Amino acid sequence: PRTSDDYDYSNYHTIADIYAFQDMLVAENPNLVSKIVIGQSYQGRPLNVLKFSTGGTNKPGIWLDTGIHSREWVTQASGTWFAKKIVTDYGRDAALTAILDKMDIFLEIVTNPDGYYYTHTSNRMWRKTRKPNPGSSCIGTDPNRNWDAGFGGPGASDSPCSETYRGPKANSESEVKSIVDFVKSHGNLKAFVSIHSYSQMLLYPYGYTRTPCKDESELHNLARKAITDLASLYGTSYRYGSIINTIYQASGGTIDWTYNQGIKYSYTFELRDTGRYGFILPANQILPTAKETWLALMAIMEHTKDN
Ligand SMILES: O=C(NO)N[C@@H](Cc1ccccc1)C(=O)O
Ligand SMILES: [Zn+2]
Repeated sequence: PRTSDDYDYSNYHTIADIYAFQDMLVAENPNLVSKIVIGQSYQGRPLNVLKFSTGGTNKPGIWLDTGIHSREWVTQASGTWFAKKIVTDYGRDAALTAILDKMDIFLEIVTNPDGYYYTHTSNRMWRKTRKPNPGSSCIGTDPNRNWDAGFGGPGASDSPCSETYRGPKANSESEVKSIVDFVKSHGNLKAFVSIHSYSQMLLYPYGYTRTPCKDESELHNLARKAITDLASLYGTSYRYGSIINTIYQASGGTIDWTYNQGIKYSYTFELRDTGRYGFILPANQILPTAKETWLALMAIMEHTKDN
């Protein structure tokens, strides 16, 4: 595609296509979009983050990531659509314009590039990173168990051959450590949303403990509002609640760490579907999924802006 207008948002794309899209979007919107490389993957691929900003210095920020689990293809596809939606709506939609006038948005679309490349070339069902594990023939660490939040506790595996292998130590994966370093250096993130598929859930901390997080009631009420907005488009129904109560116990998870860093509005989405297609969601559901999810994200971003 010559421009981001004729990029095919209703299909799944290679990592090369998505990286080219990112550069196109920056080139077309130099006053709103920039690309930050926060690090590189194990195999040396750049970890690209799109920054959407109307200027200023160190404004409060909102972080969105998709594709940390590489096989969850509807999330990277939705992230690509979110990027285009932001540049399209700024200056046209009052709510989005108000958000960007006050806050910056950071969007990492291909959060696990080595894994994503591997799902295209070798194994469509690959989830983890692609870093080898010394002493094992099994490759990769689960990037949603590698964070320093209840690390190594129940809800992760210490076997390199497990899909939920936590890694040799917290932040052992560069794909995780790069975000940790970005969060710490930015220091002013107010919301952190990590997007997965599938199950149709909106989850908040904690996954590693049954102890309710201190903001549980606010996060629960905001989740209810977000999934109500989501359902208003096509009637898609979501469950919501804390990770441990709603899905299962999981240690070393992304948003447990970001919440403990003080980022109150920390959420994980599990997008469509509920298991009929699972990770292999037909491409004709990309746009409906992206559009309904955007309504929930807008609810979270608006609440963040106003609180
Ligand atoms: O893989 C998926 N979803 O895609 N399931 C998530 C569930 C989850 C969500 C948030 C925190 C911890 C755990 C997982 O990593 O097991
Ligand atoms: Zn996942």
